[in-house]
Amino acid sequence: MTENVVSDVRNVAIVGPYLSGKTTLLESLLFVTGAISRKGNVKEGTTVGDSSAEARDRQMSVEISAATTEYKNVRFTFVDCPGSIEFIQETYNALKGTGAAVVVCEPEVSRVLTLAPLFKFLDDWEIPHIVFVNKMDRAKDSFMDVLHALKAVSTRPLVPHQYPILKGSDPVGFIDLVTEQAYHYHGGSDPDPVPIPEELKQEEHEARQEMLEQLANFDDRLLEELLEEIEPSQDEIVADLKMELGADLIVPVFMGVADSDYGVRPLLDALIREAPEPSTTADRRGIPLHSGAPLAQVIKTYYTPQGGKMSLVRVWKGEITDNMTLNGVRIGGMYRMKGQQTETIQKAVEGDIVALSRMEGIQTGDTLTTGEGKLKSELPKAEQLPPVFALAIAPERRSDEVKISAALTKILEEDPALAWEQNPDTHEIILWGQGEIHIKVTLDRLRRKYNLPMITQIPHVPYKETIRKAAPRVHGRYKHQSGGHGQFGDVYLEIKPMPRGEGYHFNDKIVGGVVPKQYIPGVEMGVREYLNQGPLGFPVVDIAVTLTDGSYHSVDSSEQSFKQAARLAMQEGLAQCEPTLLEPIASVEICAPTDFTSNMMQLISGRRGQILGYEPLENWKSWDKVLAYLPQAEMQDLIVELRSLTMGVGFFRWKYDHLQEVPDKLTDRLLAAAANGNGNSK
Ligand SMILES: Nc1nc2c(ncn2[C@@H]2O[C@H](COP(=O)(O)OP(=O)(O)OP(=O)(O)O)[C@@H](O)[C@H]2O)c(=O)[nH]1
Repeated sequence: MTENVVSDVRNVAIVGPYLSGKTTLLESLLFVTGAISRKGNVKEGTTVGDSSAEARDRQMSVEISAATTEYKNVRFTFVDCPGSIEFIQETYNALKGTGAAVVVCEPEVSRVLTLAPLFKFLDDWEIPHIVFVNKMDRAKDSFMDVLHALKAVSTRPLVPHQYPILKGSDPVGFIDLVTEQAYHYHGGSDPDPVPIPEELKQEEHEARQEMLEQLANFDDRLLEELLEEIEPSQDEIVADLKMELGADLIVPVFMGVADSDYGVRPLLDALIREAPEPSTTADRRGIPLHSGAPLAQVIKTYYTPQGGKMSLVRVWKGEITDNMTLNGVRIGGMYRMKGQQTETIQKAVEGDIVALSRMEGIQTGDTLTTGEGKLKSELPKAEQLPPVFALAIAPERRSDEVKISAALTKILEEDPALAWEQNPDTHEIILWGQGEIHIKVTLDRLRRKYNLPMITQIPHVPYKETIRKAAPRVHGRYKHQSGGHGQFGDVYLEIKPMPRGEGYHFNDKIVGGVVPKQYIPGVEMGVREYLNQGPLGFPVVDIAVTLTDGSYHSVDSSEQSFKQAARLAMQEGLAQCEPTLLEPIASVEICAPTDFTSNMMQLISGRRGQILGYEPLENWKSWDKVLAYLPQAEMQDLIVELRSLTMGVGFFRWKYDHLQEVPDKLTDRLLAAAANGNGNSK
């Protein structure tokens, strides 16, 4: 690559719903710009994006991949992002580092809703974006219908930039609404200029008016010209497009067929002409460009199959050279990426996205600068999504147990949307993520990269138990004679239920030393140990135990024998106290477009939930959130059903709230399920 002829830099995220054609568009962009000589294919697993084994197995992107190319003296780095909602954290992290995004979508009105979460993120973070309506060769709906459907899910106005020319239902070209020049597509070269077809003149005029009126909303001069029916100059229109896109005021809409390279060159030209320069983006993010040390931010961390660490960074300010020390870590090497291929470079400039190797201790989202000191203020990071799906994992080979923690730490560095914990009640290792495929991809990585095949199971629900009735005086006597001196402990306990959330209380009401002070800790220990696993098999909570009476033997008594006596008393006592099962209840907020609110209610009632109310979701256009209490036992596949009911866009947030008695009629079923591991091995 000839670095010195580059006059400008652009970095662009390619985002959009699942399977809309992002990886195919990247392949086409690399092909038409000459970065690759032959196009790969998603089905054959030969594309530059989706190069990991996990992505190829599934023919879907599971992490971002960056590729740098040059076109008309501009260096572009494209970041192909996953479309699946289960990998959306990757996309959000990448978007924080890119100057603009191309949103790839399909020309199908019924699927437009799947763009809502992405548009929301782009609008919240004010990231300039262009829509590319792909797969025009398979359009189910007209371009204008798709455009109007898109408007309903975007808070920013959508502005048509092109108008399609069809032959039957086949896209053969487009009309550029700025220049009013029509073109016929050519897969292998620039489109051919042709006259505007007579029958499209009226439609083209209307689409153009729509574009101009939207632009005029942010430009008084253009508004005046339109009112006075003065034809605005093309330069003026382009300047408006550039300014309004750069400030994320409008969303221009393009179209094409990525598979056939149709519409790809015009898209590149528009990115050069209209997408903001790196300095404009930095300026809008409040990064002072003309003073201070270089600044970069990590948008992704990878571990290569050989175990080397790579940090993909966006350079925000100044130049980064390969001999620098950033945040106290010396750069191990600097590279431009093309999928998994790397090209060593010595220098990266403002706007570049490059990989740095061996940046130990540096995490995704970190802001990097020269020198040893920590930065006063970090660049903002994308919010970490709360995990919504979990499996309990264990190594297939017991000898691998010691390796799990180190491997999971690395995997979490690569994928911050995961989390893991060792559950203190069930002792299981729980792997948390954004859905079933997300967890399965992680398990594949553990097996492939770390040679750690795992077995999985649905996590146990951390049930507890309590009592409904008191037992005022239960007796426990432990007397044992073996050889030398014997063992003797004798206690009377009062056992009482406590209100929910009180936990466990132990009281000592011994008078006159009938149980000597030094043995009382033994009694408490016996009670506590017993409560770890009550008559139903779970920890006992919300219970008060009082030591009221007892007796001792001057030779045979010991702390140990009082512990045994207390256990015996508890065993006998709890059986009389009507033990009952408690289940954890989560407070949940389930969010989805209002069209699905009644589905959300049914989902909750069908899972023994208690609906607390519903209200509009703050800052979301036409979305509701339903508030509810839901038993944790019913939440395992909640996200799976919620997504299937809401075209994949519904999400929920939850937190543990309280314990609640399980209805009698369900206890047997839950106890049987719990004994079975709450479900089946997966
Ligand atoms: N007919 C047609 N098919 C296309 C076009 N672009 C992509 N495809 C096909 O659509 C499917 C999905 O394409 P991808 O490029 O993998 O989609 P993606 O958006 O990268 O997928 P994810 O990243 O997993 O969300 C593949 O079978 C492509 O061959 C197009 O313009 N026309």
